[in-house]
This record gives sequence, C-alpha cells and structure tokens, in this order.
Amino acid sequence: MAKVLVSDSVDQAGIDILSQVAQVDVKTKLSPEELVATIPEYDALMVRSGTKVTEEVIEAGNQLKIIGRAGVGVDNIDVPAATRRGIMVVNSPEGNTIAAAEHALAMMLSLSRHIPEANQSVKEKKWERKNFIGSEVYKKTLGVVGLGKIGSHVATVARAMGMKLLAYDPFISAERAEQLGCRLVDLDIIFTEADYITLHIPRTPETENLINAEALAKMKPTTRIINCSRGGVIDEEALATAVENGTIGGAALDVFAEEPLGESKLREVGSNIVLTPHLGASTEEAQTNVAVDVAEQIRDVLLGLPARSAVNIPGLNPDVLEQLRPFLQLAETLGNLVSQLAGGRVEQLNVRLQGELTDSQSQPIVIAALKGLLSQALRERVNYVNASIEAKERGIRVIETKDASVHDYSGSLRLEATGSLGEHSVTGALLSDQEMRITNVDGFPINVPPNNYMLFTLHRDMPGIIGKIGSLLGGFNVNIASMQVGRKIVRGDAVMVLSIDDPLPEGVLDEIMKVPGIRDAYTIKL
Ligand SMILES: NC(=O)C1=CN([C@@H]2O[C@H](COP(=O)(O)OP(=O)(O)OC[C@H]3O[C@@H](n4cnc5c(N)ncnc54)[C@H](O)[C@@H]3O)[C@@H](O)[C@H]2O)C=CC1
Ligand SMILES: O=C(O)C(=O)COP(=O)(O)O
Repeated sequence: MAKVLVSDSVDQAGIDILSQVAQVDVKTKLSPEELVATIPEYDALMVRSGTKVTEEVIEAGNQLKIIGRAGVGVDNIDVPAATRRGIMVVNSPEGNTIAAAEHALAMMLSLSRHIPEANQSVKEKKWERKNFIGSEVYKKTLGVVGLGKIGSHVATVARAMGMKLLAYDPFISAERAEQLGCRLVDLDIIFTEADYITLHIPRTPETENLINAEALAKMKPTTRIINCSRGGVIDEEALATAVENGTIGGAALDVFAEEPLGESKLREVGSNIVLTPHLGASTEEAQTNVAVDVAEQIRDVLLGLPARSAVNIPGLNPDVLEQLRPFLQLAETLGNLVSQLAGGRVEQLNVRLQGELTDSQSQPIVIAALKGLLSQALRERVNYVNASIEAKERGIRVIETKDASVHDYSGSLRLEATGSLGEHSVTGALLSDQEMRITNVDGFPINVPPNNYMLFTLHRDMPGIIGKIGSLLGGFNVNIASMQVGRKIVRGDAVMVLSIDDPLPEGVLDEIMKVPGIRDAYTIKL
C-alpha cells in the first residue's frame, strides 16, 4: 500500500480521501532533519506553507511521486528540484481564494476602524471612543497590486463598498481590469494616489521588496497598506519606520519574510498596525476545499491517473489531457520505437503533427514523445514532469512541426530521430476505435499495431527472403503473430515488420543479418 506523509495540519476531509488508497501518517512540526529522515519511506507528501520542502528533502524522498500543496503558493517547495527528480507538484489554485480575499478586506476595515486597538482597550475596561475615530473606505481609492484570483475578488467587493479602483498587474489586460471596474495604471500612480494599497502577488525576484523605503516615501501620509499575499514583497523594517513616523497611515500584514515572525520592529509600532499569523486561508470552508482538492489529486496520481492542477507539467490541464490521451500514448510508443531504431545517442527529434492532429496542442504530445524516447535510457525515472528537462540536459534538440496537408487517418504523428548512428522515422495514427497503428517506418508504408516484441528488417525486396526469415525464426522456436512488408517500389528496398510472441533469443539477430539481402535488423521491445 502507498504511504502518504501529511506534515502540516490539513482538514480531515483530505485525510479521509487519501486513506481510501494509502496509509496516511500525520506528522506535523517535524524539524528539517526529522523530515529528511522520515521522507524516504513515503510515496507522497502533503503540506501547507509550514513545511519547507527543500532540495535536501526531495533528494531524500527517493520514493516520492507527488508533493501536494493544500493551498496556492508553492514557494515553500523547491519546484525545480522536484521537477528534475520527476516528482509532480500539485496545488489548489482556487480553494482558498475567497478566504484570502475576505481576510484582506477584513484587514482593511480593521485598520481603518482601529478594531484591534479598540478591542484591546475595552478588554482593559476602558471606554475610549474619542481615541478610535476611524475613516470610511467609501469613495476612497484602493490600489490593487496583482489582479489575479484573489485581487479580482477583493476588487469586486471593494467596488460594491463604493471604492474607486486602481490596479497594477503587468500580465492582465486593460479590458479585464475594466471589467472589474479597475483602471490599470503604473505602480507609481498607485503609490501616489491610493488611500489603500492591497497586495495580491507572488513572491518573485521582480516583486521582492516591491514596497521599499523609496515607494513608501511616495505615498500619502494617510495611505494604508494591506498584505495578505507573501512576505518579502515589503521591506518590513522600512514599513515599520514609515508607520511609526506617520509617513503612511498604517499597515495590516498577514504574511512575513520569515515565518513564524521572529524578532521584528513591526511588533514595536504602537498603533495603526495590524498583524495576523498567516491566516488568509484559515477558514473552515477554504481548508476543506484545499484539502479535498489536493488529496483527490494525490489519490489520483497514486492510482496512475492524471492530476488537474500540476504546477510542474506545463500545458497539461485535465480537459486537454482527456482529449489527447490516446495520442499521448501513441506519441510515447512511437518515441520508444524510434529510439530503439536509432540505437545510439539521439541528437535531434523532429515531432511532426499531421492532418487533423495539427488542431491539437502540440506541447503535451512532444512531452509524451520525449518520455517514450528517453524510456530506454531512463526507464521509470522519466515521466511527464521531467521528460523535457532530461532531454534538454542530454542536448537533444527538439523541433516541432505541423503539416495540415497530410490526410491519412484522422491525423497522424511522425517522429524523426537523428542520432550518432543515423536517421530513422516512424509514423503512427489512431483508428476510429482509437487503436494504434504504425503506418510508416523509415519512409516505407506499413500498417501494423504496436506489439510488445517486434522485429524490423530493412532488406532487398526479392523472392524467398520472407520465407527464409520465417523458417529461421521457426528454427529458434520463435512464434510469429503477424508479418507485413512495406515497400516503395517492386524489387527495391523494403521493410519487414514482424510481431513475435516472445523476445528474440540471443544470437538470432546475428543469424538474420547473415541472410542474403538483409541490410539491417532491429529487435524492438515496446
Ligand atoms: N495569506 C494567505 O494565507 C494566502 C496567500 N495567498 C497568496 O496570495 C497571492 C495571490 O494569489 P492568487 O490571487 O491566487 O494568485 P494568482 O496567480 O491568481 O494572481 C497573482 C497575480 O499577480 C500578478 N503578478 C505577478 N507578478 C507581478 C508583478 N511583478 N507585479 C504585479 N502583479 C504581478 C499575476 O499576473 C497574477 O495576476 C499568492 O502569492 C498566494 O500565494 C494565497 C492564498 C492564501
Ligand atoms: O495558499 C497559500 O498560498 C497560503 O499562503 C495559505 O497558506 P496556509 O496553507 O494557510 O499555510
């Protein structure tokens, strides 16, 4: 039975799903050393933001197939390291959108109405109404930095509260911003004009310290900043100073450069600062959503099914996958076949989508072909996650082409491998019942289904040669399931394709090569 380690606290609904297919161990608060020591026996790891899934953890996890992040941000996971090791990383891109957006809105309102300080004061048996005069958000300008899923929901609600909206997001169109009632502007306009600035961006090299002393200096003394996205996008020291000195009106932070927050000047600022311990996603609803979403994906992957939100398999969303699945299988089979025909090191793979297949997304098909191509060398180590990287590291040049003018079957796929031992090509197609056919080998038309064990020969088309091969195999007790010859011209060169029931015994290939007229022979295992 597969084993799943859950190393941060996740909703029971997720554990229940995982338990259908695996032994689930919940071990939270493991030290980095304990995690490294524990991970080797597990097939899957499920985390939230607490566990740091470093390269060391990934290297130690030699059984790991999938890492599930019950949430959005995967910055606590070394995704490139996982990709190199062929480990899928999945998340829940939408499960906590509403929770995080509502937390940002709650932070904005608590800041503008001094709710935390007022609450504290009442609890201290005071009644200080004059000290806590707030300001309304109605008709104020909100600058939304990052107009993705969470930023969009914040914008929608803020608009309903009568706020004027500015937005900055270099990857969003002005039309989309307009739909949300936002004016798309440069960051500097937000810094100078906004009364409230809310951040909904990932932490990337571009967003690191986006709000620094220089940016803070441009803001109005009443501007309030809300950050429920990621720590590190604000220079915390500069922010604390700005709030303390009244350069800006206040700040509400849910996330920090270092979590848990250690020694920090932020704590020392007496008023106009609200701090929460990364609670954006902490609602019952969001926790159920993300746990179920990610547990289902881990379960599916452990059962050999695709995941719907893989972070490190580009272009493979479930709909595309479902539609392309038979072609992915075909691409993998052809990749495996052409690598065996090529024999040596492959330097270039040309993947050509033909006929109706040209309407399909080529990227997943290319990945599948590479997976097949590399499966001889890497066996089960290669998968959809790392096939492209492994190919790149081996210096395999990949060329994608589309040719809509070819009209065989309902679309076909041609792979051409150029390598140290020459050039080979194979073409395959799917019949109407989705059955695979190899339709061309090295330019010779054939029509055979792929088989576990196959023998391909290149020979001169002359009388008697087929019989000789047949009786030679018979002599070695090799049973032929089917045989076909493809040729371009009579008595020219031809290929013979035999499907055989068992692997070819040792030495038979050498005997075949001795048959007069045989130019080449290849045994294939698919
Ligand atoms: N506090 C919490 O508990 C939670 C925090 N988050 C975090 O909130 C952030 C936003 O999440 P979603 O809206 O779901 O992600 P999203 O991917 O839907 O949106 C992020 C947006 O940021 C934009 N962006 C990227 N680089 C940018 C830049 N340099 N300047 C401006 N915009 C930029 C992107 O174009 C995108 O539209 C993420 O960092 C996520 O990890 C998410 C959920 C809970
Ligand atoms: O989903 C995200 O990106 C979050 O930041 C939520 O983090 P959490 O799962 O609550 O530790």
